[in-house]
Amino acid sequence: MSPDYENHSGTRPAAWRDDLTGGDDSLFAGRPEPVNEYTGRTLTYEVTGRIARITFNRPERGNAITADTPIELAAAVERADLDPRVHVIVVSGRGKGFCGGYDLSIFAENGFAPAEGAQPTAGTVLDPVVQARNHNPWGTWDPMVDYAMMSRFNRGFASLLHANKPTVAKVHGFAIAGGTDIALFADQIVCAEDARFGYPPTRTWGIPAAGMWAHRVGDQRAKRMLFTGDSLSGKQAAEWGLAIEAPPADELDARTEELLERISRVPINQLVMAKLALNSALLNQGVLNSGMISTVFDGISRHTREGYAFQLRSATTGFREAVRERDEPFGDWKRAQFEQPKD
Ligand SMILES: C/C=C/C(=O)SCCNC(=O)CCNC(=O)[C@H](O)C(C)(C)COP(=O)(O)OP(=O)(O)OC[C@H]1O[C@@H](n2cnc3c(N)ncnc32)[C@H](O)[C@@H]1OP(=O)(O)O
Repeated sequence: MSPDYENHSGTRPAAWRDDLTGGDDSLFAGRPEPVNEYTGRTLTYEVTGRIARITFNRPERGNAITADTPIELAAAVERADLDPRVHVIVVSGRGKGFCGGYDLSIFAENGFAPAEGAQPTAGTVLDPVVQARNHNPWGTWDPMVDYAMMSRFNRGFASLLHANKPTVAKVHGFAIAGGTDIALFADQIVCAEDARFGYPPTRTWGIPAAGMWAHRVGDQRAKRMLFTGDSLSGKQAAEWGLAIEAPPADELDARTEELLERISRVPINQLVMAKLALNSALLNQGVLNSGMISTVFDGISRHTREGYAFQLRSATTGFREAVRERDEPFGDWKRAQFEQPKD
């Protein structure tokens, strides 16, 4: 009998389940039913053919990250991972760019730093998600609360790495700060040549999921980025190996589709095994350990003098002014530094 490739790459005959379960379907309980599309608070989800498409959907805020983002991203990735039709998952952003990082307007408007004169509540550890949802992210002035919050965010973003199926980030416009945390957890980044990647918050506070930076571009280049907060153009990102390719912006959609289509021709079992084999190399390099340390420092960095000053500035003048003050001394802050003329 010739092998049934369709069954290996898609739906399986009922007999397959019966062999394993003796017909007891409850063993598969909890597996979400495949859906074709839905709209969340921060993203949309759509399956077309063998491709699951997750699209950040807060264009008016540069797709900036809220407390819902990691939860919704992880849920969408899991849904795609468990959908037998899907071979590959692509994440992108609507509007001007991929993602501008954590939503500074929420923190500015709701007081990321403690209000002046407020006292820490010793020993109170609030659920970080509840804090973020209530827009009361500081709760108690405790770096470990911030660590717990950041590690929850990063675990959500790392769903792109941990998914069994290949994940692709399509980056146009900008992937800044937390936006790079998301993109770098994808197995492949395809970006527009004029896209911009960077982690400017390291100039005052905030530490990225650094393990993925070191893995993608090597420690020396990663340090170059994080010591300065400078940003890379998409073209440079591809030259450094951060992105797999960087076509002109008007070809980004077509080139990404071509890659997705080629990946999705491969049987799902092959894709999963290839990814797990390569992930094991990556995990042996310790990317998750450095991710963990990064989130500890990220929590602490909010409590340094400079971290506190940025947040206070943000809360008093609005985040745009705080960002401008942070970035202006480093040159034309709306351009990738590697493309700026040398003095
Ligand atoms: C550990 C910490 C991690 C973090 O992630 S902290 C957050 C760090 N992020 C930043 O510092 C980025 C701040 N934003 C910018 O520098 C710029 O924006 C961009 C370079 C991302 C994009 O510049 P451009 O292409 O000129 O677009 P635009 O018109 O500035 O952005 C579109 C709209 O998106 C809003 N936006 C962008 N990023 C954020 C953000 N992080 N939080 C809240 N809103 C954001 C903008 O303000 C604007 O909206 P409007 O037209 O109403 O001003």
